[in-house]
Parts: sequence; structure tokens; C-alpha cells
Amino acid sequence: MTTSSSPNTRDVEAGIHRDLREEITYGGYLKLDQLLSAQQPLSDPPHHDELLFIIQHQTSELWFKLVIHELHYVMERLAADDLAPALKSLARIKHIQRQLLEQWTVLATLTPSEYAQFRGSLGHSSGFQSAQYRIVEFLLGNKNTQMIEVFDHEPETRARLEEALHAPSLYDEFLRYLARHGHDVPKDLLDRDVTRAHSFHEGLIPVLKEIYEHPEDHWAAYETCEELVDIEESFQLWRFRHLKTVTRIIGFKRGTGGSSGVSFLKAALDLSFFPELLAVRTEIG
Ligand code: HEM
Ligand SMILES: N[C@@H](CC(=O)c1ccccc1NC=O)C(=O)O
Repeated sequence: MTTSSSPNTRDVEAGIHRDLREEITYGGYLKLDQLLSAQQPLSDPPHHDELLFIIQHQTSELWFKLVIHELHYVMERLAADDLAPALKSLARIKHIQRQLLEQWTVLATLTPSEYAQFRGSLGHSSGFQSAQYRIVEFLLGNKNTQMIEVFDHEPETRARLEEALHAPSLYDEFLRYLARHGHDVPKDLLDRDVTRAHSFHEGLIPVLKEIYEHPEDHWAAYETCEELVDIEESFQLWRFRHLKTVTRIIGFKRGTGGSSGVSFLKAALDLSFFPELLAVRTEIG
């Protein structure tokens, strides 16, 4: 056992760098001065629980940022027929989604009485106005031009949304990949208007059925299909957890963003990014 100058105390080793003038430092590299000064409660006097509310959203936004970064990479690699790195990033996205899902338990400690004390300070602000969330939805294929109007007051943000709207979605890129690799993907799906949400296409079922019934012949495609199903499922779980948290905190009140609240959120649970990947399961036997 090594000894230290005081009991139950770890000594700082002689080699530890202590003079950090003119050096890259932890706080400097991570811009912690900016990051940690960005929590500004609006309630006056500041309500104890508003910090939780702010940090819950900010950490979600940080993870959304990484999801967008990884999704762009996945789509770029798919387009280049370079599947292995695409699969690796999809796996990373799933781990991020798990963090996003788990963190709802922290916010669920906020009671209706606590939230009611600072909800009034939030005005008409709402998660509905999260540009990064909407970009993730668009990249995954839930395109909807109606969602863009709330960003009209911020032309640069609106432009980012427009860009994601006009770009092929993850599913579009995957279907193009399949077509390039000898799968008989219906032509109208390959030429579709990518600014609209993909809608169920019966013609894709035989293509996916072949992959699922003979995985050994189509291993890469098979693995990718399962990754996409995982991502859709995790996304639905996030929507569901949001819905349950909202219900326990504000019941059936209207949302600050102006929607009906819970029933508006519930409608999103009927949306599917990759409907044929779910439908094909009924056909396998
Ligand atoms: C007390 C906690 C929360 C409540 C009561 C709440 C409530 C709501 C409501 C009622 C809506 C519908 C739009 C509206 O009219 O405002 C909404 C949308 C949304 N919220 Fe929250 N929310 C909470 C926490 C969060 C958190 C932590 C996030 C994480 C970023 C989040 C992200 C979103 C997003 C992305 C939408 C748009 C969903 C969609 O378009 O389907 N919310 N929220
Ligand atoms: N829409 C929520 C308010 C809310 O949760 C919120 C407010 C500002 C920024 C993000 C929010 N999160 C999710 O909607 C409500 O109706 O209470």
C-alpha cells in the first residue's frame, strides 16, 4: 500500500501539470464559461426547480446535436456504399437515444405544483420550437412543411430546416443503397418527392421479405434493417416517455406552444419512419 501525507487522502503526483498559463485547459477547451453561464431562469425570484427544467432541455439539445452529426455521417457513408462505418454510427445513435430516454426519470421528479410555479414565465415557448428535434425528425423521414413556420423569425434556422426538408432522408438513402445492390426497389420510391413524408409502399414488402427470409444472402442489408427498426423503436419510446411525463406534470392543459397538449403529442405515436420494415414482420414465416 502506498502512503500519503494525510490519512485517507490522495496526494497530487509530482508529474501533474500545475502551471497552465498559455496552455489548453479543461475549461477553456470545453468552453465551460459559455456552457455554464447559459442557465438563466426566467422566474423572478428564480424558482428552485427551474434549473432542472433548463438543464434537462439543454442536455437533450446537446444529444440532439450529436444525433444530427451522426445521422449526416450515416447518410454520407450509405451513399458511398461504405456500410461498416454507417452501421457503427447507427449503433452510437442508439446509445444516445438510450441516454435521452433514461433522462426523463430526472424530470419526472418535477411535480405539478413545482412546475406550475414557474410555467407562467415560459410564455409561448415550447419544445415544439426545437429546431434540432425537427431536423432529427426530418432526417429520419418525418418531413412536414407545416413544422417550419415557427422558425420564420430566425432566417438561418429556417434555412437549416429547409435544407433538411429537401435532402433525402435516412430511409431514402437506404432504399437507394438497396437498389444499387440488386434489390428490386420500386422506381417511384427512388424518384419520390423527398420533401414529403414517406408513405407506406406495398411494393417494398417483397424486397424486405427476401432480405428477412434469406439473411445469409443479404447480411449487410439485413443488419441495417434491424438497426433502423431499433432506431424507430427508441424514437417512439422517447415520444411516449415525453407524453407520460407531460401527462403527469400538466395533465390535459393546453400546451404553451398553443397545441391541445397531450392529444397533440399522442397523435405523433401513430407516425412511422420505416413502415414497411414493421409490416414485413407479418409476412415472415
Ligand atoms: C415539464 C416538462 C414538459 C412539458 C409539460 C412539456 C409539454 C409539451 C407540450 C404540451 C407539447 C406540445 C406543444 C405545445 O403546445 O407546447 C410539447 C412539445 C414538445 N416538447 Fe415538451 N414538455 C416537457 C418537457 C420537454 C423536454 C424535456 C423536452 C426535451 C427537449 C421536450 C421536447 C418537446 C418537443 C421536441 C416537442 C415537439 C413534439 C412534437 O412535435 O411532436 N419537452 N411539450
Ligand atoms: N410546452 C410546455 C412547456 C415546455 O415544456 C417547454 C417550454 C420551453 C421550452 C421547452 C419546453 N419543453 C417542451 O415542450 C407546457 O405546455 O408546459
